[in-house]
Amino acid sequence: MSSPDTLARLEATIAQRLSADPDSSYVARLNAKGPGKIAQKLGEEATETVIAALTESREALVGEAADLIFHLMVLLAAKDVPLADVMAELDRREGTSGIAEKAARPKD
Ligand SMILES: N=c1c2ncn([C@@H]3O[C@H](COP(=O)(O)OP(=O)(O)OP(=O)(O)O)[C@@H](O)[C@H]3O)c2ncn1[C@@H]1O[C@H](COP(=O)(O)O)[C@@H](O)[C@H]1O
Repeated sequence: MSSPDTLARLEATIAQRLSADPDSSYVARLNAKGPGKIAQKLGEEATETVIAALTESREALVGEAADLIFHLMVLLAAKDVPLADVMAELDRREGTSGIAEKAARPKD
């Protein structure tokens, strides 16, 4: 079934696979290459998502968006950032206008 639980289940599966056998697990193989490689993969998937959104079918966009979210989840897991922390940040922003949110952010 598809729901917010989907991401929670995926997070648990990824956590379990991070240190699995790279011969049998894509997550383990990618994690063994380090956060730099995972981040590079995430960037590639982001580009593929943009291309799909602008030039490909709705089905292609759904597929690329799934790849993008999956690779973001792998990067968060590799960096020990629980999805709950990201959700809490989104909850904090809920009900705030995006413009006000940007103004409240610390300047770089
Ligand atoms: N959701 C996914 C998922 N989405 C995409 N992918 C993999 O991500 C890769 C996408 O990269 P590319 O399209 O660039 O294909 P590629 O050429 O194989 O990749 P590279 O060799 O360039 O790294 C493919 O190998 C896909 O199989 C995923 N692999 C795993 N999952 C989930 O993660 C779980 C654990 O997977 P394992 O670690 O393999 O057990 C699975 O049960 C799924 O729920």
